[in-house]
Amino acid sequence: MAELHLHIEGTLQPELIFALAERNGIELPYADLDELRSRYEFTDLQSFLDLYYANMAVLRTEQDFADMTRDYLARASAGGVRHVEVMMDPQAHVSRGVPLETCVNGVASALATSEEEFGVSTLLIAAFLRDLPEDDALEVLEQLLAMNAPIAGIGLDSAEVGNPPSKFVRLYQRAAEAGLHRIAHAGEEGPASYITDSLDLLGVERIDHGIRCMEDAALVERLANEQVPLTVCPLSNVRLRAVDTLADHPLPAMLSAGLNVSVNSDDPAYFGGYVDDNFVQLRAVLGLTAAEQSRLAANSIRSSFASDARKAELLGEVRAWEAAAAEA
Ligand SMILES: Nc1ncnc2[nH]cnc12
Ligand SMILES: [Zn+2]
Repeated sequence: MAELHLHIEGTLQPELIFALAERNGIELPYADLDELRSRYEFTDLQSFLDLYYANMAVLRTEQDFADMTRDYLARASAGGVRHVEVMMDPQAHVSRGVPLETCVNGVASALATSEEEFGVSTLLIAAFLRDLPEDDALEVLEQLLAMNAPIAGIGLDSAEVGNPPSKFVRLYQRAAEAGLHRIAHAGEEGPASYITDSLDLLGVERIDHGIRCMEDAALVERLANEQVPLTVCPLSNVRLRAVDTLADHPLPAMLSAGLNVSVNSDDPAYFGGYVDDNFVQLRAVLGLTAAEQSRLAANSIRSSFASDARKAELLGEVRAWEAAAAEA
């Protein structure tokens, strides 16, 4: 399976936060792990983002970014992930004085050895913060291009409501000119119209989340016809109160509607689980079947930006897994 919706800064585990704070001589506003963990009760996207950005203060050196990334790759590999498209938020680091090279090179150095070390192929996606001005994003994108950063694409994340896709038309035009893949968060907390506008105004190839498409039947029909990939994150949606409980999650309805959905972890250190944990809970709570699980895995591979050869290899593994599940 491939993981297509993963924020590397959202893999920063409480233990690593304390270890990096110690290594970098940073005083944390929490006395211990329990106090930090007690903050992981979110009421909406913004309440999570506040803690997510605050905790990034411990990331200072290339080594810090590399250690965080290696920890994620090891854990994802153990959970069955074979290809990952990692988003990072460069503006969240540059704005607090960390050089762009430091964060990009740190993450990229760990990604570069991932296939050999963990059997996980990787791509890096620079995500831009939609609550900041478009010019800020454009400036960072130009810097990434000038330094020949190893990025395969761009994304759009952070506070969605009030920061519509129409704000970032020039950014996405520039990324298209530069030959980059384009994805965007849409329809997580924001309305279904943000999904339509991400497709039509930004030319995105994939939508992150997209669950609110279910409020617009015509949009569902379009997404099904065009097989637009939607990277759904069930545990994230529960933790950020986009849905009330996992039992209420629209994933089964999305599958029934013929949508091209995959299952992803988003920010696994904050939302109670990695992609395999999402599947465990989907099986337990929603009765997700082995056939549905292999369809979701195949969708994730087909919707990735991996090479055709790598996709063929990974789809072969899904078919082998299906055959073994059918025998069991
Ligand atoms: N789920 C999410 N939505 C928007 N921005 C994010 N940044 C990290 N996780 C995010
Ligand atoms: Zn996300």
